Amino acid sequence: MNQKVVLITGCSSGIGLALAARIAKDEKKRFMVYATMRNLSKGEALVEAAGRTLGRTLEIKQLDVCDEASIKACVDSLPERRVDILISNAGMGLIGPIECQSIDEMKTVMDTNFFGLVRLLKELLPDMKRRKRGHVVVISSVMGIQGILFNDVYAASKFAVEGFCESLAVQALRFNLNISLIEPGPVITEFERKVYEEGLKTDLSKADKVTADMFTNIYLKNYKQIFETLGQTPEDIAEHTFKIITMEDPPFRHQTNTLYTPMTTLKYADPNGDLPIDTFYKMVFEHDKVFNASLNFLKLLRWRSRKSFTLDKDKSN
Ligand SMILES: NC(=O)C1=CN([C@@H]2O[C@H](COP(=O)(O)OP(=O)(O)OC[C@H]3O[C@@H](n4cnc5c(N)ncnc54)[C@H](OP(=O)(O)O)[C@@H]3O)[C@@H](O)[C@H]2O)C=CC1
Ligand SMILES: CC1=C(/C=C/C(C)=C/C=C/C(C)=C/C=O)C(C)(C)CCC1
Repeated sequence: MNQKVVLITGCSSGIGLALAARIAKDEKKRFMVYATMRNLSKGEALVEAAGRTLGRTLEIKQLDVCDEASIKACVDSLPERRVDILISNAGMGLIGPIECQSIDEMKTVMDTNFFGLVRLLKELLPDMKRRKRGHVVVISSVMGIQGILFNDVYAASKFAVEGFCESLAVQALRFNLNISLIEPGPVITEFERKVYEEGLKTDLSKADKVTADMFTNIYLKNYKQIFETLGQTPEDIAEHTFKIITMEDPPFRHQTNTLYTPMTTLKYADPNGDLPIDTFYKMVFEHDKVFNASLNFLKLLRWRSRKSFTLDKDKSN
């Protein structure tokens, strides 16, 4: 059987975990998945999600995207070092005023989210070019095209990823290789919990009162609600990504959340760049009541659609 080899990073939780399980469970068994994580002792949840695919269409391997030697060792351990589809998913968030973040903290975000991808491609791209076969899929974010308040460094890391891939995509075409950026909006994973908890612990003493107040009473206060109303599940993102890897001619960019599209569209609608910035400003500072009412309305719609889904399921049982 001519199975495609898929290597995924960051599979201990969230999107990586859901993706690995989804691809390994392909009914037609078209893929052999190497699900990697930096710390193998965190593999229990993936073992459970993988079920009977473990040892068949899914294998777990160690890989730390910040460690070149661990990337090389992992790739060297694969049959013929072959990877047909690389899914670069490992990543981390960081929120808060930059005055309260150390340069080291910021470097860790860039090192993981941006240089992690660069390291993987330095190891895998030469082989893919030689074989003239390969698909590089990167879990970017809507923040790869549009910055969001208090996500300065995280958005910068995803912009870096997008600029890097956009530049590389032209060269890739010459070798028959594809690159695809998956751009989710908020997704309910460990990422959301970790970022929020770290955000709550931020030492705001280095920030002025207006900034500290904006972070605590606007950003953190609305954070949970944004994820509850707009948030997708990791399984949603896995399904979108699965479609992309099975396409004959995959797109370069793919946004997963239609509820978020109106915001990113503003970016493309105004070459001056003021439209999205003014809109975010008005939404946060001038129309906060409308903003909150819209979120509550979305929450109600979601609750109703979940309820009718449960009722439909009950009826069919
Ligand atoms: N959740 C969201 O709202 C969104 C997330 N994304 C992106 O999705 C991707 C996955 O995040 P998500 O599933 O949400 O979050 P999770 O925190 O659940 O997963 C992140 C994964 O990355 C791993 N990781 C972190 N650093 C490294 C490293 N140095 N080497 C290898 N693995 C590492 C983590 O491992 P460990 O358990 O060891 O820390 C974990 O497995 C990220 O790139 C993120 O930026 C994009 C849009 C929205
Ligand atoms: C909380 C909050 C906002 C939005 C936050 C969003 C949309 C976060 C998205 C996070 C993502 C996509 C992370 C991963 O890539 C607004 C609208 C600025 C208003 C102020 C409060």
